[in-house]
Amino acid sequence: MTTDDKLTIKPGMPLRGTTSVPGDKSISHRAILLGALGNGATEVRGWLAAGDTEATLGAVQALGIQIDRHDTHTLTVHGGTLKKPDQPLDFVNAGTGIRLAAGVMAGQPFESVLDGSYQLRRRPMKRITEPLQAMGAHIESTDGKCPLTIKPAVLKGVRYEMNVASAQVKSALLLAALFADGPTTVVQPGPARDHTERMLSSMGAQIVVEGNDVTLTPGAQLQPMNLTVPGDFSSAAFLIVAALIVPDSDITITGVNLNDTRTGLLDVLLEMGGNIQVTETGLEAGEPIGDLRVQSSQLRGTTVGGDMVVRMIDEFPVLMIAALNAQGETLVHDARELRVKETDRISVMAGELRKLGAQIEEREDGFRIIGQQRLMGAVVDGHDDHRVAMSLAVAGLAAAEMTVVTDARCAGDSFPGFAETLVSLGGGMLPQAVE
Ligand SMILES: O=C(O)C1=C[C@@H](OP(=O)(O)O)[C@@H](O)[C@H](O)C1
Ligand SMILES: C=C(OP(=O)(O)O)C(=O)O
Repeated sequence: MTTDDKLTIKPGMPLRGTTSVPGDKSISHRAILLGALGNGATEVRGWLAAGDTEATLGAVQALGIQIDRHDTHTLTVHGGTLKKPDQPLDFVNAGTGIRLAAGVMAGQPFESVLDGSYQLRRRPMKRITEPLQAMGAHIESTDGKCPLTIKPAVLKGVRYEMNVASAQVKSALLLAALFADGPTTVVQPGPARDHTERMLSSMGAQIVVEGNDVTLTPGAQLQPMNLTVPGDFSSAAFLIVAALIVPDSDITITGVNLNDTRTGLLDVLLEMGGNIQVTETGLEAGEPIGDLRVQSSQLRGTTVGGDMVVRMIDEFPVLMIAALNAQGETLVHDARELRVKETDRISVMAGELRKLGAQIEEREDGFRIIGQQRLMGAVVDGHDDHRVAMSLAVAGLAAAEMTVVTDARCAGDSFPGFAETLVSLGGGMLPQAVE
């Protein structure tokens, strides 16, 4: 491991000033995958150039789609007919990339193999293969894990009641539905992020949303998009919690996606007493965006469960840090999905935070934290999981001594420039360890 794999955090330095965050990861994956299906050139600005999204971009290029990179964040996707790839498509660590692509590949007239890293090979794929098979897809896998071999098949429209609230499952089915012989209705148990619906609708797809039911009727020719990707709320989340817990902080984050299906953490932090001012500034890529001013606050514990969970599914690792700094009890339930992300985020976070002296009660579907715990400094492991590495770094900002997060290069899977952004706000973060 080189020193680049480490983040060294000096605690207690207030965060002040104005910044933005990189483009939304979910929308950046979709801009490539959906752009590839459009009838012409999709123009994308503010694209997130990060580990996960670069993997999707590479896979779509391997399917014969021309993508012109004008600069790191600006590109043109020349949509059209997909071609049989010469080798397995490698989605590296990106669950979103592989699951959404599986929906597209199920409808193609050629065989493809979808694969990824050791981490992705551990994650459950039956949640997409079973409903896609119910549509008639021909998918082979071992024990419901990738690699997935997807063969040509005739797809039929179905009504599918999802048993897990997941935007990836919903999106895989809606994308396969584009190639089916009749309408498909996906019934969600809760309001999972709706970027696929918004983007397909902007491309002219026949898509109707009624409560938690989404129906896609195939047949419309998809038009190319022209979009600017808004800032990723899930990246802003680390800065928000950092500013709340480090005394004397006062930051503004501009141009953040405020889609209600993504901002559960905002509601929870406001409920916890966080001083956060939200100013909506308009629409970008069909999504509401705005600026967030965040000032240090004395937080109070809270309870999170039910429909709130899917609205903040990627933010629980950093919620743990807020909870450790809050007065009283924070209780999270209905969040067992955290156990099948890049890592088991309940157990990995609890284990690493214990190294910092934290007391956390792990529960099968969540956790319980009694707050206002002053953490000490320690060497902790990011476990090659970007949300874990960045959450541990935020914990270090409010600890009593220096913290080193190892295996932290993965921050670049979703938030390239994370350390530099914190440094630009005055946070005590060095991108490299002091040896
Ligand atoms: O559709 C998406 O872009 C995502 C959906 C979520 O996964 P699930 O669908 O598994 O909840 C989330 O955790 C992931 O980071 C991005
Ligand atoms: C779980 C995540 O992403 P994915 O499922 O795309 O790997 C995440 O970004 O936290």
